[in-house]
Amino acid sequence: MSSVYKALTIAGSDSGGGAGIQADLKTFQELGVYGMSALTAVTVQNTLGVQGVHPIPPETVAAQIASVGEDLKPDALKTGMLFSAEIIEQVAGQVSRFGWNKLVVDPVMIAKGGAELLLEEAVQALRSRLLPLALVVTPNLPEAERLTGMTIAGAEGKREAAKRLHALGTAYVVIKGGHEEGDPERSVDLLYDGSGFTEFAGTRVSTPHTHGTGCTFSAAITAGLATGLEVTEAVGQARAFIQAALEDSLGIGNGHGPTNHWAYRRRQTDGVEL
Ligand SMILES: Nc1ncnc2c1ncn2[C@@H]1O[C@H](COP(=O)(O)OP(=O)(O)O)[C@@H](O)[C@H]1O
Ligand SMILES: Cc1ncc(COP(=O)(O)OP(=O)(O)O)c(N)n1
Repeated sequence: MSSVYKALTIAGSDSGGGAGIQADLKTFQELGVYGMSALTAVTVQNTLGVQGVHPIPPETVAAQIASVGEDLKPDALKTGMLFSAEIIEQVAGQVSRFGWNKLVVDPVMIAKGGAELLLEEAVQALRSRLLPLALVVTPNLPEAERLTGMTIAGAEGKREAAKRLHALGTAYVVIKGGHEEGDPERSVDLLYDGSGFTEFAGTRVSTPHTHGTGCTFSAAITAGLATGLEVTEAVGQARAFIQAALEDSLGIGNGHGPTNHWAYRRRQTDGVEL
């Protein structure tokens, strides 16, 4: 029998299914990885926005991670919405305890509609407790600004922010380009490995259906790492995955709909170049 690859997501639930745990598990599945989860919060959410946020007790978050770690042993893991410093503390404790080194941190802070998914006072815990344990961190532009305390302007600004994030202890930094207003044609994600930069560019898709892009992208990187890809390969695969998911979006809901998690595998099956 071939190897079974396993990945764990530590994140919040999105009842609408486009972001959070639901997006992560769908992405793992599509990339051939068995998915496991530790829930940090229940959000009441659809394509129109977030109507409620209900955090899980920090000890319950830790217990879920410990339960998975003691038995199923993930090959890679990611974090998404963590909500509070207390939850971050528990997550960091469990990651250290198990010695997991293929950790992807998606520093989720604010949902598209403006809902707070990370408390203001928890940003420092993310910087000091979790980023030093991460192999990869994947901030969007506002998150990178918040984590570095700098205003990011243009390509040079992205490079400087990536260097500052790397200095916090994360081996690979990916600054995502979805929020970049300067380039109407392309969305460019910048990878920094401590010595050099690699750009991953995709055609910018004009669509309102962008809900959960960050979750899906970081879950695809995690799945790639779980199957043994190097970080650069995993980011390249994730870029192709999110491009397909945006281009073939489902068009459901009355607001910002989800991306299409089937699109990448369907393109592979159809022999479309990715
Ligand atoms: N309109 C778009 N067209 C093409 N790629 C996009 C678009 N919006 C986001 N992406 C890609 O989706 C991923 C998530 O980016 P971003 O939207 O910046 O993150 P977040 O969802 O965390 O705000 C990145 O790979 C980014 O390049
Ligand atoms: C439960 C939950 N987790 C994370 C997010 C944010 O997801 P993201 O991929 O950044 O997408 P948008 O919210 O920006 O559409 C979320 N909304 N809910």
